[in-house]
Amino acid sequence: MRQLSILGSTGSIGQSALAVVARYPHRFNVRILAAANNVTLLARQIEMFAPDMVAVINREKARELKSLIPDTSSVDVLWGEKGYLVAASHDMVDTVLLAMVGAAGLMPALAAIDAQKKVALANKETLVMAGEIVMARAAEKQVTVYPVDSEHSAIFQCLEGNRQRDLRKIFLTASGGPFRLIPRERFSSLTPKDALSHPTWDMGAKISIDSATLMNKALEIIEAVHLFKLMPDQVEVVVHPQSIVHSMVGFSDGTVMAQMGLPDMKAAISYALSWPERLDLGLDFPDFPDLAGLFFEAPDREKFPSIDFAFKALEAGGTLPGVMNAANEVAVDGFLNHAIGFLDIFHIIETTMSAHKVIPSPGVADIVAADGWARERAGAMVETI
Ligand SMILES: NC(=O)C1=CN([C@@H]2O[C@H](COP(=O)(O)OP(=O)(O)OC[C@H]3O[C@@H](n4cnc5c(N)ncnc54)[C@H](OP(=O)(O)O)[C@@H]3O)[C@@H](O)[C@H]2O)C=CC1
Ligand SMILES: CC(=O)[C@@H](O)[C@H](O)COP(=O)(O)O
Ligand SMILES: [Mn+2]
Repeated sequence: MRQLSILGSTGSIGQSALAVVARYPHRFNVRILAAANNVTLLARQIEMFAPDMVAVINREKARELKSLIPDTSSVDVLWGEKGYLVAASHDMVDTVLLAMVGAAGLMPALAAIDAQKKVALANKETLVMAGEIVMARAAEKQVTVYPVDSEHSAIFQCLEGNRQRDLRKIFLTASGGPFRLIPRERFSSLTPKDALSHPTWDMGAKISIDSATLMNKALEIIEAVHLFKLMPDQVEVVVHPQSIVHSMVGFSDGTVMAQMGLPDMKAAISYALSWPERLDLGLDFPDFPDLAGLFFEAPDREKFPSIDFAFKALEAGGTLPGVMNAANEVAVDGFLNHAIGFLDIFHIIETTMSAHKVIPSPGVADIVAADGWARERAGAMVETI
């Protein structure tokens, strides 16, 4: 029986994970849940899954949560960064699903690795900020990081039974987002509502905007380089609007292996939690004759400069990928709050990256400081636009 901690339980990944868990109550025991602000949903999750401990963003939310659960409840309510660190590393759990959004995921991820938990990683921002440190720490602690991100789960699955040294390149598929067919001239008038309607996946707000700008693919390029120990030129982004092929691996003999399935994150989540077993999730296969073709095209890198940002960040290394990530988080927030336009997102990321003095081979403290610097710099741009 897996003893689970789920950080980000109220989010899109967290809720899908709990749907998997609810199907398999004799395999998974939910011991800890962590959320940020959505205490109403967290209270329902407490009622349903009876965890021993929960963590929320601050003391006020902890108080609010306590007012929503019965006085007789024995659940321990923690809060703040310390609460998340405990949630990620407590002795009562053996497996941690890291499904918080954004840079806040980094320290809990390191805490889970240090505590030698089985780590199912959805939070890609962690690897963008500190991929070298995180993967080195995982190797040192003999911790396997099971990817949850659909593309990386696909690559992980295609690599199974193959030798890493036979891998020549990976083809990272991208849906192209909701604006694939919209001319760039119309980008300045696009609204958060337009950007939130992803063509194939149902996801949280931040990653949905990242898909619309292709910053999601930028983050995923860096995530893949660290997870699979690749050189940047071994990663090729291929636009595949149907989101049936979740990514592909090309081997030295010219063979390409692809992993396919309907776009539903429950498959990747459950594989990360139950590897090497595959659970029956009641999911259908794609109806191949009905698909009217799967197609692939090169991304338009002029319309979407994000992929170039990723390769630039990888080339410079050090603190630049984390700065790219932080500038993106601030810009996405500004866009969602109607403070800036869609095109400003690219401008803010590019300008913040160009202004950054890269620290090579940074430690965690340098990365956190660079993240703070980038947030201030990007935040000032949001204010003045
Ligand atoms: N959704 C998807 O299909 C996929 C997501 N991912 C990645 O998984 C992660 C989660 O994505 P998704 O589920 O879509 O996001 P959501 O926005 O749906 O959920 C985010 C979760 O994180 C919590 N949270 C937000 N901010 C903080 C914070 N500062 N500290 C602690 N917890 C916080 C939220 O709490 P609350 O709601 O209570 O405020 C919520 O539980 C992201 O890194 C994303 O890139 C990767 C592949 C696919
Ligand atoms: C489900 C998942 O893994 C997302 O990261 C998805 O890939 C987003 O779709 P895009 O390909 O549009 O970025
Ligand atoms: Mn993905």
